[in-house]
Amino acid sequence: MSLDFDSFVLTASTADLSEEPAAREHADAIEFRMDLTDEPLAVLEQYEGELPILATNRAAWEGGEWVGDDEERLEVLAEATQFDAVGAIDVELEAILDGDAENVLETARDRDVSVVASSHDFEGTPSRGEMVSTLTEAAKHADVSKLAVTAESKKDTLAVLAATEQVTAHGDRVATMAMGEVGSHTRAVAPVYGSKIGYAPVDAADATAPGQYDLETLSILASELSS
Ligand SMILES: O=C1C[C@@](O)(C(=O)O)C[C@@H](O)[C@@H]1O
Repeated sequence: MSLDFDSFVLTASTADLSEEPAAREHADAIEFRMDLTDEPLAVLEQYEGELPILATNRAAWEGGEWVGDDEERLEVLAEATQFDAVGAIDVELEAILDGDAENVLETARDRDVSVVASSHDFEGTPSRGEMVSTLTEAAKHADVSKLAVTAESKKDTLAVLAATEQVTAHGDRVATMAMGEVGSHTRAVAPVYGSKIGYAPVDAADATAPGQYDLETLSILASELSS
């Protein structure tokens, strides 16, 4: 199932693929957080859902929970691309720039699986110029460049939205959001400025990042604002 991100894709972000039927009503895809579950490849093999999957195997050094060797982490992510339901994978920009992701990127391209190159800032929000550079750099290596930052002020949220608009106007596909309470509204508003991916838990209690709306809420807000 392909995921091309030509228009906004709302993902139900989860470690539990059995949530797919509950997500179907509001989501366009599932973000499967492989790092948050045991035996993710076995789980993928048994997946019979309708929604395509964006597979993420987030490193501990990027805020995820994959414990163990990074080479193995990327290998497991590459193996996830063998399943038809996997339409996209998320690869950390840092791993790409370090040269560690060559195999997983090549495997994804061979199998026509889209790549999201992501980076996160859990401490704060860089300047608009720095965010534009990061997004532009990531776009050279992937179909979508994603940046999640932590907003501490409304000024920060405006900088994220401005960077989103600038890089989108330049012709790159981006996914952006400000984590944290102050940044919550950017999850609904960023798509207006071009952001192509939203992340939300089916149940608010299972959030995979700070400041996420639950899936139904983000679906309503994003579609009202973007229509
Ligand atoms: O990178 C992202 C974005 C995210 O961190 C968010 O802020 O919604 C949620 C993660 O599950 C996903 O992999």
